[in-house]
Amino acid sequence: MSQVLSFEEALAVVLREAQSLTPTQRAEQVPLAQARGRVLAAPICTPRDLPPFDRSTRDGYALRAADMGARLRVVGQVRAGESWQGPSLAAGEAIELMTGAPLPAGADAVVMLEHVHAVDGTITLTAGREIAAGANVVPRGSEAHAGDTVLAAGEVVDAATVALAAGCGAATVTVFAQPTVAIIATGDELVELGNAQAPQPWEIYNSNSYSLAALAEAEGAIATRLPIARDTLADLKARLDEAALSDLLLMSGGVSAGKYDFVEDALAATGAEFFFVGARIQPGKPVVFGRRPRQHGGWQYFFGLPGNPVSTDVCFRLFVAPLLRALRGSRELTPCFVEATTGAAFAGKPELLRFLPARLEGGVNGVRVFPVEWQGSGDTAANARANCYCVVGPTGIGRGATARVLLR
Ligand SMILES: Nc1nc2c(c(=O)[nH]1)N[C@H]1C(S)=C(S)[C@@H](COP(=O)(O)OP(=O)(O)OC[C@H]3O[C@@H](n4cnc5c(N)ncnc54)[C@H](O)[C@@H]3O)O[C@H]1N2
Ligand code: MOO
Repeated sequence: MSQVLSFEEALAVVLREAQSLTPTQRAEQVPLAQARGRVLAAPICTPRDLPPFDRSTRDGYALRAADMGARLRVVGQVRAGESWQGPSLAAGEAIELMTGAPLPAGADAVVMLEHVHAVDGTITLTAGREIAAGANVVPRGSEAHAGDTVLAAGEVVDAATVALAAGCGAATVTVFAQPTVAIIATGDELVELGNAQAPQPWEIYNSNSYSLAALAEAEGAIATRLPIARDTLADLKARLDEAALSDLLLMSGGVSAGKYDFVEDALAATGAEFFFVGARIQPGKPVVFGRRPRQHGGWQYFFGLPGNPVSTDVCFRLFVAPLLRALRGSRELTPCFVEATTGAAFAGKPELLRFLPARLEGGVNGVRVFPVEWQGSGDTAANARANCYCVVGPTGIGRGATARVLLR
């Protein structure tokens, strides 16, 4: 099957392939401090209860809530990092304690120091205040019990998961190896950055290799930018050979209908199977997805991304990112869309689902999405002014309507 699909059909094909993948079965141990952005290959269990003791959440006094109507005698103090060594708290007693300190035996609540009158080693509750058993205390094991799995395999490590892993004492974690991505930009008009010679007026800097590497790295991959392939079958084949060992191959340019668009031919010559050769989207209509056999068995997935830089960007986010997430072992594959109210109208195009560069603006009282003026899918300046893509059907969207937005 190789055809032009709707967006939904094309995404379903990518997700089908992604879900059929076993992530790079390679796993490795890394120090927790280097794990951000990696995907857990093994679950993390907590070896002890969280919290490991009944923890005070306030600076104040530990007491028995039932006693609080009376004046209480302060019989000691506990700081965070200490544990009360005296006898169990008796009726009419209180113990001064700090945030993070363990609740002394016999106490069942903590009152904030701002909520008492402290006089001559005694405290009374401020008029109008009440205190219930359990107040300002997080009971031992209420967040997790010893032996519980607190983070499952497939979880992407972010700052919050780093905090949890560290809280469980995990100095190292087991993560999937990062997928490798080879990037080949094609086109006779392209020049590489950093050349001593200024480009001719009709030449274009190769920006797609750089944006694709940035996108792939943001998805946790190791990206390699191969040299530009010129618009000949021979050059393309040479580059394809260089890319053979990577987990994923990304090509940009050379996939539309032009006389020198040889990417599909070059891929076909390496035994490629095409899942689709276009999607009814704009930008990005000529996008290609398939796989080709590896020399020693198995397949290498590839995308042929349209050369226009905004098309490259959109197609990466819609189709490449889900596959890359599967390769890196993540369980959350699908692109994230949110809903927002349009601040202005967006124009549609017959038979196409558009992903138009847009700005999401707003705050706690709601967000609105505005179109970014652009000169079409080659307009990197407009794309850089955008912070999302607004999804626009063939008939367009009026102002004040609800639209779907692809976050980036
Ligand atoms: N007759 C038709 N013409 C075009 C069609 C079509 O269906 N029929 N589709 C158009 C659409 S949509 C797109 S998108 C482009 C895609 O074309 P290609 O993927 O073949 O890309 P190129 O022709 O090689 O380049 C298009 C454009 O992008 C610039 N480019 C290419 N590579 C890079 C790069 N690495 N960095 C920066 N800019 C790049 C290139 O110079 C061109 O301006 O085809 C339409 N045409
Ligand atoms: O992907 Mo093309 O216009 O849709 O640039």
